[in-house]
Amino acid sequence: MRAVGGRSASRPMPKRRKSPAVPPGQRKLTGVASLGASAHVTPRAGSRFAACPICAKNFPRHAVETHAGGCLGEPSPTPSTSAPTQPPPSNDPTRRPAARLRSTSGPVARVRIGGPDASWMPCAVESLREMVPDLPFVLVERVMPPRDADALLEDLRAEATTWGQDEWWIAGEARKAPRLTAVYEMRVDDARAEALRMAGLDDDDDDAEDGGGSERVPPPGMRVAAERASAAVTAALRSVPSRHLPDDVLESIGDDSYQWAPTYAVANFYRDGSDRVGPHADQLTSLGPLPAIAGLSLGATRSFRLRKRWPGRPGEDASDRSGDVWVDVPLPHNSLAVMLPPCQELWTHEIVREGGGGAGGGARDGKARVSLTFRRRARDWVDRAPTCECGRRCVLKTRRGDAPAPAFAVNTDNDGVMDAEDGKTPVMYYYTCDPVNGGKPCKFYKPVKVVAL
Ligand SMILES: O=C(O)CCC(=O)C(=O)O
Ligand SMILES: [Fe+2]
Repeated sequence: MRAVGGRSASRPMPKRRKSPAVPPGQRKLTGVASLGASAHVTPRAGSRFAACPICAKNFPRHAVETHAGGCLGEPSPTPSTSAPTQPPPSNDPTRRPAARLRSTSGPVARVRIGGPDASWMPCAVESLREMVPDLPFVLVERVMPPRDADALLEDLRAEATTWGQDEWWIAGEARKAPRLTAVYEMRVDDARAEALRMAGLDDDDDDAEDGGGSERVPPPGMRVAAERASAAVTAALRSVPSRHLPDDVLESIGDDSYQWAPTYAVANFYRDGSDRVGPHADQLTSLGPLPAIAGLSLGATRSFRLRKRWPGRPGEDASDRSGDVWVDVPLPHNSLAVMLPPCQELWTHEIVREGGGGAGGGARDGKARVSLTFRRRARDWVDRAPTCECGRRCVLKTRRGDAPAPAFAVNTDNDGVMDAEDGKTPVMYYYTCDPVNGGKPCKFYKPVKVVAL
């Protein structure tokens, strides 16, 4: 990762070149060869028609989603000895996504490109990165042996009765999180874990972070889950462009023996469909920049929504929503949602409230869901966090690097100014005071660096 600016490197921001490619209100899907080079899935503002992402024909906007769902539901042609009633399979690339969608047996995601007036387009989960080429996300289904996943759900549901409800300071008020949370330490070996569990103790060699409180000793099934997460993340990281990899991964990923391994897990218990987590990017205090995070889902299927954090440019017309990208992915029981770098920097994620839209829904084990988000502590970043004015450990966050500093930040210039290379987004890392369960934060603000991602 290359730092390209920072507090001491304030320079005037060059005027951004306007991209001439697509008329306002339309979004060209570059890299989506299967849709054809000129396929636009969002109609011009005011246009009554939109193209189906599957067959590429135009339909009235209100009908395109229903139609695309029908394209999706077409049965796959079965081999037959009688004369074919269907035309032979086409080599036309615009037909390829339909084939992928028809052949999928897994969950169906949906994508919306453009503002709220744009249509949601159904998409097989395995084809998401064709629809949204820069999506830093992978879903792995049936990640654990089924019985192990079921047993782990049982164990964690029993433990979840003792998990805490964190309190955050939001918009000037203390608010209880609408879910229960705990942190599990993954570095303890099985023997020590067993001894601690027998004694009813938590691990005291802890950093008490991210969910607050002390770190718990994982039940045995969590070890299997962590191994599966390790394998999935290691494989997925090999597909990430090197400029999006953190320094430690970049140095070692060339070795065949490289293994990403989680050091802790943040567990969430969603008691029913109204429990949720709103749009956020995870704090980076313990993870450092450009982390991978792998979330195992157990129990009810819930909808995971990814949104581009900064679809427009600072100072540009806020009503132009053509750059909005929303992706809803149903997370079934025993699936692993891998957020790859730079997901925390450039996207938000959330668990959508049931009844609040979203792809998927459906219930298993009532509406209760447990997630285990496996993470890797970056030691050098853990040690770097400064203390704020009220004496607490600061948290590391990101913001758009070419936008003004946050309103609460005092005594600062617009220190995010930098040269943004074409097609990249400047991202500022900064420390601030944002305690969990700690009451009102102070106004501490300390920029760390700006990078172009
Ligand atoms: O429950 C999930 O899958 C997501 C949880 C999450 O975003 C978090 O713990 O930061
Ligand atoms: Fe999160």
